[in-house]
Amino acid sequence: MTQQAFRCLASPAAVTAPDAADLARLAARLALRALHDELSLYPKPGLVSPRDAGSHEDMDAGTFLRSLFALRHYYARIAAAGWHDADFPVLRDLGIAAETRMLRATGGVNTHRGAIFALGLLAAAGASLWRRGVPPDDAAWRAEVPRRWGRGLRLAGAAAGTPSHGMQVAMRYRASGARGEALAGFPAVFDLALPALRQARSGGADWQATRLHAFFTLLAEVEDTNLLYRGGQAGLEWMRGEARAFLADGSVFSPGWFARAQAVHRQACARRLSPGGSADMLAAACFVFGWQAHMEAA
Ligand SMILES: CC(C)(COP(=O)(O)OP(=O)(O)OC[C@H]1O[C@@H](n2cnc3c(N)ncnc32)[C@H](O[C@H]2O[C@H](COP(=O)(O)OP(=O)(O)OP(=O)(O)O)[C@@H](O)[C@H]2O)[C@@H]1O)[C@@H](O)C(=O)NCCC(=O)NCCS
Ligand SMILES: Nc1ncnc2[nH]cnc12
Repeated sequence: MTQQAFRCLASPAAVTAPDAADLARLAARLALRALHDELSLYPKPGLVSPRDAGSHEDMDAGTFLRSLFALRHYYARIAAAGWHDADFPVLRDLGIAAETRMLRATGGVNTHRGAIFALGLLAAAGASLWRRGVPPDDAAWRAEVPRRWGRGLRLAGAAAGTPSHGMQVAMRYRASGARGEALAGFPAVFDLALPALRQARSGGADWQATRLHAFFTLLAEVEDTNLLYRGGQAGLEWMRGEARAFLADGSVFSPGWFARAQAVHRQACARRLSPGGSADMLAAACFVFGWQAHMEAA
């Protein structure tokens, strides 16, 4: 989208309900597409895809599709809240309600908690930028979540009741997990996955290879609390080592990449490892990538 179009959207006359509704619908469509881009990618080490259930016994691609369907209104709502400059408790309550709908749709299985959190915050931030006429480039977007909702995120801290897997891992390994990622302005999205998506795209890779390159780039670096919870530090380091070796061997730009990625997937399944946090970061990067491409084309 051109600077001129942004200035027009930023003018008081342009800040009308139909614009907010259009943006909310767009955010929801792009978020669901991004979640589908993540789910449909194969091979992803240890993760669920339409081909198999990876390291999981309690869910498959059908579970994820039901979860996706249950989240269809959530991303529109949280984008609209971001447009209207909602405070952190409003976003948090929308996220908690979405978690409840997800768990109802999946029979109690946690498919998308991390994605509800990360893509929800990014959708709210993108909508806020749009309303103010700020082009949604990486620098503006990554600054928006900590700037607007950082205090709420820091104060949200630990909830009462049984500590989540993320909290258990935070205590044991000092890993900052999903909340730390948001507070730092999503470095996994903006420093790792997005540059990798762009590199693969400009190198002529198709969409499957592009996502796979971005996913292994994430696996090589992200401190994924799901890997720590199931596999400890050794599990996290094993996954990072495999991903780094895959990238050093030429990633998707050298022949045989599919078989090499599939071999890592099979080994991750044998170890029962599942990098769910990295999967969420891939979906978040696909979401930003899709949004920016949409704005470029508009
Ligand atoms: C802030 C919350 C997201 C709470 O997070 P908390 O730190 O308490 O930890 P978890 O409840 O464990 O959830 C965090 C999920 O975030 C993903 N994640 C992990 N590492 C990272 C990372 N480095 N960066 C970003 N994101 C990360 C990950 O999500 C995926 O895993 C989920 C499955 O997890 P789990 O059930 O533990 O795994 P299983 O394999 O099923 O368990 P076992 O079989 O091993 O027993 C899956 O959903 C993926 O999405 C982490 O799990 C949050 O809960 C919160 O505050 N929510 C409020 C509402 C909200 O979202 N608001 C929106 C805007 S404010
Ligand atoms: N495809 C996937 N498989 C398992 N856990 C996940 N968490 C997010 N996406 C996932």
